[in-house]
Amino acid sequence: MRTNHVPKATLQRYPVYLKALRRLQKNGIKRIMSRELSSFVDIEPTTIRRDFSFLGNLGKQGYGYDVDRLIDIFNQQLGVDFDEKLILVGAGNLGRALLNYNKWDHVVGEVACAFDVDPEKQGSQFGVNVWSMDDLEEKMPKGCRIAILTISHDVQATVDRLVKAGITGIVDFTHQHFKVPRGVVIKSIDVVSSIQELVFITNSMNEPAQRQRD
Ligand SMILES: NC(=O)c1ccc[n+]([C@@H]2O[C@H](COP(=O)([O-])OP(=O)(O)OC[C@H]3O[C@@H](n4cnc5c(N)ncnc54)[C@H](O)[C@@H]3O)[C@@H](O)[C@H]2O)c1
Repeated sequence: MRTNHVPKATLQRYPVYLKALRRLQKNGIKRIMSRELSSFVDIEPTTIRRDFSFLGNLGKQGYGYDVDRLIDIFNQQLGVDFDEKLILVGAGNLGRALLNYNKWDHVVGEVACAFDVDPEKQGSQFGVNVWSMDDLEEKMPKGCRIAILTISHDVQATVDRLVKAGITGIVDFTHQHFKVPRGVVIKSIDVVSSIQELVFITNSMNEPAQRQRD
């Protein structure tokens, strides 16, 4: 596919189709008509057919689209790896909430297993194995690159160990400052700073009205 010939709006819809197709595949659906897919993605069947036509001659009249084949093509064209095996470190309140959610498998992979220092947290949590930190290097899935960090203690030492074990991307929930070597990327998620940001934006939006009242 030469993406420079595909309309931008079509390119933006491809991940939407892919997500729906992955779900259908998980439910054992082998083929689908554009009008059936339409009800999953809320996009007109004619638009779907036109969008898919950029990928080649994929559908057959009266048969529809082969779900596995479409997914393969989307995977190739979009360069997305849906089999990314993530790990989660720290199966406390926040960590368990994320394990319970574990629905990233339709889009970015899944949490393959988790780790915690506390024996009480180890075992199966929402269908995901939580191992002792002692077993980190042994139990980490092969080729695992991304860790979700929801721990409360020894953050720097834990990060150092994760990096040594091959982690190159960290989704960090800890609020704590830590360092990583070049080539390792941190994506921090912090509800507190999001709220602060919202308060700031909301205040500045209301400022003229406030001034008028003063
Ligand atoms: N980003 C946010 O918006 C946000 C919101 C709430 C909490 N937090 C932070 O997330 C973290 C987890 O919060 P929580 O409420 O789930 O805490 P929690 O105490 O319930 O859970 C922490 C878990 O991590 C484990 N743990 C601690 N240190 C560890 C280590 N070095 N290695 C492995 N396991 C370890 C503990 O045994 C525990 O099970 C904290 O750092 C908290 O400050 C962030």
